[in-house]
Amino acid sequence: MNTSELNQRFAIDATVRIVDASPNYPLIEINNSHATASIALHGAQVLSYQPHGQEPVLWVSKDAVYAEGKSVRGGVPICWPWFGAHPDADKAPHGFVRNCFWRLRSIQQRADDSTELVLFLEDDQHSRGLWPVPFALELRVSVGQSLSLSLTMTNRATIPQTLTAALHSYFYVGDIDAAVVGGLEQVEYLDALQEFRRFTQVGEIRFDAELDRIYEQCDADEWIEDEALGRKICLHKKNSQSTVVWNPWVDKSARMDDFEVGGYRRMVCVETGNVARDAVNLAPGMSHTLGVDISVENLVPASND
Ligand SMILES: O=P(O)(O)OC[C@H]1O[C@@H](O)[C@H](O)[C@@H](O)[C@@H]1O
Repeated sequence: MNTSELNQRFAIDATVRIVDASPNYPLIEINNSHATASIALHGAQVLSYQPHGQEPVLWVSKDAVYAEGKSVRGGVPICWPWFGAHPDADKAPHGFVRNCFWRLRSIQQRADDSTELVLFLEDDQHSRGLWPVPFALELRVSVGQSLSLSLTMTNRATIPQTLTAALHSYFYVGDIDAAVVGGLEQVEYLDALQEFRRFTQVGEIRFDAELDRIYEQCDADEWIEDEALGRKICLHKKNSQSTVVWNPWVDKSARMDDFEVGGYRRMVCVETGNVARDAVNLAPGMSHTLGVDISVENLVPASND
């Protein structure tokens, strides 16, 4: 469907409209009484969420590419059915569903004026060439006082499947030097920069160099405290046992064509997932839902007394 057909079917008065971010690249734009948001059909990728009166919650690179087959650098790409590198070197990292167009099932206004949309993807000839497994995926997005994402995966094959997945969220921060990730204290992690050796997190996470870690067996709430913007981004995970924390810092970001110069100072990825030891085993016909609620709280300024 092109944008005019999508608008005829799904637009809602002043609240929801569909535009093209680039030719034939539909973007659903939402503006309700809580927030603005945008979601691309490509990859079912949430690209922005901004509660009224707040700075953007998600980061998107100014050099991001909006074209079929490449995930936008920023927002919330969906990594599925594998996270990270695939053992077959010719298979793209982070799976293939972030690199193709999904379809829109519904958009609805809720009684509390939040907006809920459902996107879906099923196996087809193209996907079976990349991964020969029948599946159904559904992403439910709710834009309200919080941003809520639920990814339901269904195994339509006749044999069990082992799946790894992540909602690869890029968060916007005022200044990485003053940003701290909390909620992962005492959790074991695999350090991707040290041959995936296992360590235990001591204290909160601060950033002064490249950092790339898979935290395992952690399902508690997490947060990003951002002193520069005077706010805290709160993450409430659902059915997620792993969290990936990533900042590419100077050299790695410079090697990525779509990563704006200096952008690493304004972002941090805290990715809700089930990765490594936390892979999900799905029996034939079974479904699993991975989700996260993202909300923002203002920090109380320290008093001078
Ligand atoms: O460039 P990509 O494929 O989007 O991946 C970005 C990053 O994604 C993170 O989740 C990984 O931990 C990093 O190792 C990786 O570099």
